[in-house]
Amino acid sequence: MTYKVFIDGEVGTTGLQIRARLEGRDDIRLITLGEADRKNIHARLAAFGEADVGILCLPDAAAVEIVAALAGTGTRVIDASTAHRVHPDWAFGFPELDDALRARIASGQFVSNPGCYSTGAIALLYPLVQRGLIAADAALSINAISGYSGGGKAMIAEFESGQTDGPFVYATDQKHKHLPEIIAHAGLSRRPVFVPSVGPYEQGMIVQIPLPFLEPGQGAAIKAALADHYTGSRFVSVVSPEHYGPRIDPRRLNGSNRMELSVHGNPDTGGAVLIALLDNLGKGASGAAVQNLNIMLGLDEGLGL
Ligand SMILES: NC(=O)C1=CN([C@@H]2O[C@H](COP(=O)(O)OP(=O)(O)OC[C@H]3O[C@@H](n4cnc5c(N)ncnc54)[C@H](OP(=O)(O)O)[C@@H]3O)[C@@H](O)[C@H]2O)C=CC1
Ligand SMILES: CC(=O)N[C@@H](CCC(=O)OP(=O)(O)O)C(=O)O
Repeated sequence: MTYKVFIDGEVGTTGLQIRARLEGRDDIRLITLGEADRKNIHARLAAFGEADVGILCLPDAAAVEIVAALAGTGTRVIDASTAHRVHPDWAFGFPELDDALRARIASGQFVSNPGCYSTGAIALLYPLVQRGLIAADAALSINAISGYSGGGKAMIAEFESGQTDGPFVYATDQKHKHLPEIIAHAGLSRRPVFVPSVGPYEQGMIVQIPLPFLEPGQGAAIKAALADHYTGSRFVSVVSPEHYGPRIDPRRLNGSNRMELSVHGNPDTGGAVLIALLDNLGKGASGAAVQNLNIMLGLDEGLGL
């Protein structure tokens, strides 16, 4: 069986990466529009009409606009943008969080891909909040570093033209677009402080969550809970600090759909830092979209990944 897929925004950063992951597959036929038609609403609607699944790799406003235009058509959609991640009609595309969510993705018409930082933060927090190891109202901070590709074509051009040479910290006003989905899907009742940054390299991400309130010896229970939650998971694994050595390079999983979670700290003094390492363009974007596509089509979720 061959499934037809249309990527709306296929020449953008995320779109190109999804296309690269699907191109070589003989169970997928990509519907593509030429340069002249790629922003033509009639051509795009016709492509969605033909597709088994459409994938939106568009800025938020363009994603909202095309979803409105598709209303009532029954087209199945994966949205890579931020627009629908806390919308009740959309399944949050993070199948590793729980089986009910995986089933919702499999049967759903609308699936929203998580944001890159959110993928790391939610992966760490959800199992721990669910098991009562971190209180939903704990005072948390989330710190992160991303490669500049996380900012899409515009930021890539800034770095590659020499206009910016980075690094920089940003979104310190606590209005980052990922905060609502982190709060909703990690199950938090108190707003965390989120401090992302961009490094002068293209791709790769680390998300860190310090736990200064952890008592001596409690880190082992945190690690065990994460390991239990992700047992059998194909793409999310829990590793020991020794796996990295003294320096952790955010680029080490580039090109893959994998994410590593780890718990670091001194068991004698208490306090710890949770770390998620992923490719912002892999498990943080296009890899996750392909994984969700496979699940929606009832295929092996690791195909092409
Ligand atoms: N980069 C990343 O790490 C991640 C990005 N995302 C999300 O994915 C989405 C795409 O991001 P990204 O690929 O980085 O962005 P880019 O800016 O690289 O690509 C967006 C693409 O959408 C096209 N586009 C814009 N408006 C329209 C329209 N009305 N009709 C058709 N095409 C349109 C753009 O065209 P043109 O080329 O002419 O500008 C561009 O090719 C965003 O919502 C982003 O938030 C999600 C996870 C990670
Ligand atoms: C470095 C950088 O600018 N990153 C982007 C997030 C990229 C991403 O994954 O977010 P979406 O999926 O929500 O687009 C930002 O902070 O806005």
